[in-house]
Amino acid sequence: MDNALLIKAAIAVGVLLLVTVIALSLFTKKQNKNTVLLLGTSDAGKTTMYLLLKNGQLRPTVSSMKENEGQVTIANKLFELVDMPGHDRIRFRYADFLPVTRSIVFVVDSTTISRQIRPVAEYLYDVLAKTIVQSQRTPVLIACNKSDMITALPVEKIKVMLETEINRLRGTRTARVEQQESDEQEAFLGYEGEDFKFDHVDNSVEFVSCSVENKELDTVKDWIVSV
Ligand SMILES: Nc1nc2c(ncn2[C@@H]2O[C@H](COP(=O)(O)OP(=O)(O)OP(=O)(O)O)[C@@H](O)[C@H]2O)c(=O)[nH]1
Ligand SMILES: [Mg+2]
Repeated sequence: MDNALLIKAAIAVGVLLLVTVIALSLFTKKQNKNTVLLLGTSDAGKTTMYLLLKNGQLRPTVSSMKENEGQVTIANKLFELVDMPGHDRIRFRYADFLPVTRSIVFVVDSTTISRQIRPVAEYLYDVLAKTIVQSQRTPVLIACNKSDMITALPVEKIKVMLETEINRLRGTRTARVEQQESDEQEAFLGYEGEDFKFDHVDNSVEFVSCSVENKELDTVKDWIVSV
């Protein structure tokens, strides 16, 4: 065998080893990150959802002042579930969990979203614009809850409303960041010069409807195990 051939073979083996190491490290990283964050404004139904996923039962709740953390098994897979209070003075603490977060379920009350669009969009904006959420490509599910109520808006409508509101917020937030040189790690959302669309962000953002009250959570469970 001549030298040239030997060198080519050595390079091929080297490349193969490198690819294997990278693939393995990515795989283990994904395995280690098994925290699912339940976020959303107050009264969306996060704690009720948390308790249903954890115990399979519906329980009365009061507005949370502290996060709930526990293990849940969905489709034979174990997840660390964290239910963050929606209270606006506590909810920012969700950022502490982002390094170990596998996915985010952002719960929305489909019956009050018209009235609540500003605070809901602000919170969602905050989550999506976090540089760590973007760099880790954390998948986000918008769970449009309380679909059992006749006043619940359809998912497509909620999606458009949120896009429109985030688009509006983006203008003012960009101006604010430029003025204050904010130390918050915030990335620009979507494409500059184009109206905001969820399709424009790098991580996947999906929408489903669900009803914790009716124990209709398959859309949420399926998503959690699929990402
Ligand atoms: N109709 C209906 N009511 C629901 C549903 N899910 C939750 N609720 C009710 O919504 C209210 C608020 O639920 P919680 O789970 O406490 O809300 P939360 O998101 O944890 O609120 P905070 O802890 O304040 O952030 C409760 O009265 C629940 O019974 C649902 O699917 N349908
Ligand atoms: Mg709660």
